[in-house]
Amino acid sequence: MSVDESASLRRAIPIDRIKYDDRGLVPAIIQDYLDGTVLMMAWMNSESLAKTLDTGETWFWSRSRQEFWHKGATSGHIQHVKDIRYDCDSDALLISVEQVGDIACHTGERSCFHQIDTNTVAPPADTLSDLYQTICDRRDNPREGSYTQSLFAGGDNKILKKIGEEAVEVVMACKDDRAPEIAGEAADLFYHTLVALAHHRVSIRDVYRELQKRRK
Ligand SMILES: N=c1c2ncn([C@@H]3O[C@H](COP(=O)(O)OP(=O)(O)OP(=O)(O)O)[C@@H](O)[C@H]3O)c2ncn1[C@@H]1O[C@H](COP(=O)(O)O)[C@@H](O)[C@H]1O
Repeated sequence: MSVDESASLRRAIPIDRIKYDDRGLVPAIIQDYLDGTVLMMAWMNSESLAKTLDTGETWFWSRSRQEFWHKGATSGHIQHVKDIRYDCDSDALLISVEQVGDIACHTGERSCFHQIDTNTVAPPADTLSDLYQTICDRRDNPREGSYTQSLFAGGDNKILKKIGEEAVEVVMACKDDRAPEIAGEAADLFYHTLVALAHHRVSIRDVYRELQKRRK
């Protein structure tokens, strides 16, 4: 990480303002910077937070081993810090990272969080990422009666025709300034665009990455 980037992280988080508990620790929630998936939670003390700010990689404090823990040092799954925030009473941190290898949990999963009823580790992601996953699943495991599956079966001819139609419907709804219809037509356009991405094996994360690059 460059000196400028480190300085900017340090500006974002006034280290002496953070409130540590009686063990000198503060919880840090680690989130994927592209789709907001909550990857893990771990503890930091003031020194590990300082190391995180200096290196741009996450450093925690291991309560069981009573030592610093540089995430990914042994596995290679380093977390590069993109953004760091603290909550309104300064006793919790929210850190957005780019996770190398997309594995945050020591069990080899993307996220450490399990769903209560199914015990699956499929992490909650944002609505578009979630829909994209469902669409890819229909592509890879075709299902009777699935509209998505019928689009894949029709290939580019069918998918691209629908994108054209939905785009025109967005335009018409906007021209008429009909707010609920604009939302509905935009949802149709997003959905069909996701089908095109899945058909061409372009990940929605690549689209998010592109948008992130353009942020000013
Ligand atoms: N989000 C969507 C979604 N948005 C829009 N559409 C479909 O896109 C079509 C929109 O086309 P039009 O507006 O032209 O309406 P239409 O005249 O009925 O369309 P056509 O039959 O002429 O193609 C409709 O058939 C909608 O049902 C969607 N179909 C499915 N999903 C999601 O995709 C996932 C998989 O769905 P299945 O493939 O049905 O299992 C599920 O999570 C669904 O919620």
